[in-house]
Amino acid sequence: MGAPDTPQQILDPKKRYQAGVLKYAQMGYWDPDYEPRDTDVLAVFRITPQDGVDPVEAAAAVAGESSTATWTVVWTDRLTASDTYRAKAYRIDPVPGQEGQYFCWVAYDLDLFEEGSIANLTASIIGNVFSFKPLKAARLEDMRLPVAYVKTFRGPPTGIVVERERLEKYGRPLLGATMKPKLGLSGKNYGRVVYEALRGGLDFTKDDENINSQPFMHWRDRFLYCMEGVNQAAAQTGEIKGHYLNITAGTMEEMYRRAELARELGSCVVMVDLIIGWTAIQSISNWCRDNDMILHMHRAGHGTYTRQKNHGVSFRVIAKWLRLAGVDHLHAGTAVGKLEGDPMTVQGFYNVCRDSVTKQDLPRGLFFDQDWASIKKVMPVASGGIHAGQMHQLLDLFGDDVVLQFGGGTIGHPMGIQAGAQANRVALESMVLARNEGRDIVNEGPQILADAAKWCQPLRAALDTWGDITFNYTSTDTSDFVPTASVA
Ligand SMILES: O=C(COP(=O)(O)O)[C@H](O)[C@H](O)COP(=O)(O)O
Ligand SMILES: [Mg+2]
Repeated sequence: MGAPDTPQQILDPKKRYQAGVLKYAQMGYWDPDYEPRDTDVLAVFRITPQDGVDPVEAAAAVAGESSTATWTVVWTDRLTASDTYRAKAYRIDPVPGQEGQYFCWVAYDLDLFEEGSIANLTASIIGNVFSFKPLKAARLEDMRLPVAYVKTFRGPPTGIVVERERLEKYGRPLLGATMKPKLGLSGKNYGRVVYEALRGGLDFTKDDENINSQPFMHWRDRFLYCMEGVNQAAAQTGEIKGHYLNITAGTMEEMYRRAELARELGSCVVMVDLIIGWTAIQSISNWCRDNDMILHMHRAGHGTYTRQKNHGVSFRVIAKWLRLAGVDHLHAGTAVGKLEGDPMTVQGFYNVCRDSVTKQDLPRGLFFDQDWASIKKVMPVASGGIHAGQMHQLLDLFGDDVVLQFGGGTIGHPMGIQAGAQANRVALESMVLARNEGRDIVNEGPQILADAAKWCQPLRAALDTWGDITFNYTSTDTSDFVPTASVA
């Protein structure tokens, strides 16, 4: 599509390489006849051209500025295989129901990217185009990474199957809790919260995104007291337990130092925040692979660029990059909790984490088939404002391969932290049993929980305290292809 006077690629070399300024489409960055090859990297951008800018020319500009182009003709193109290296915008569609917005598809030759480097991939794909003046806004909606490229990454160091084997936990979601308050506890008190939550029945506890090494609790204290809590709870329950020790720090050297102590103390898992950056993530992933450590990724900061639909990068793309970069756990949303997340959009993120081959699924925001080439699977983490009363919804939405994390929903329990953990464990096990017996947990869920609570006072108290708490706001990052209600 495009205006009838959309400029075409200039094929005569004399005209094409004459000094001066040409349209990006004239330079060859728009090719509606291009048929993407299996080895191409593909991207879909949502673009909002400035008023009066032809959408095709805008798409060509995105292809140009994310591959080889600059604003003017350069004769040095002729020293390269420029016809190959030039990315091609090959399709453009209006976004349903959003005037002035277009989806544009761009194909990139594999040779444009260094193997095994998310830093390099992102420097091209999101390097310049998001501040490009002819566009009011741009969002990277999805990518198809060819198998040839996927194979250059090592992926998750552990993966879902091996994680379950190490933990000896099968057939149900795992349960976790983020420590609260996030900041301020001393090491000893913090370790007590860890112990109580694990002793009460959780599989994991977790540092929060912003706890590193502050004056009230230096990192070594945190590690020592947390592992004391983990070991004590494991010994008393006979279950394998873990605490995600957040090793996020100011330098890579310091992160390695913290990771080494976590390993020496016998932790099975370490944690980093997304804000450490792609190169640091890939490095620590290699360390985890060498040290048999599960790598938990908290997506801290992502909302600054993933949430708004007209500008930024969709979280489904971030999830794809993180699976390649190599994380084992990834916060991927709850749909029912306190934080942003349209249910179908969130399910799309989960598919990216757990599929062997992700199928195109427009209602879930997935534009492409994606073959993961046997790269390991990432365990998604549902965390943020969830409680035991939502167990049926969580199990129905996400299935078994997920960590359900109740921070406030464990630690804020009126009968104490162990009781909070017990409530979650009993709610989970009753719901899994009911599902396995063939019951309709979506509709019967509240009754299943109420029945279980007859024999479990902590669950009764959890339902009484939080049963009616919902965060029923309209989602921002919703499907463009179906209207979806948010789940309360
Ligand atoms: O501290 C919490 C949740 O605490 P609580 O369980 O008390 O609400 C986490 O930082 C959020 O999971 C982040 O969000 P997301 O998982 O969406 O990245
Ligand atoms: Mg947090």
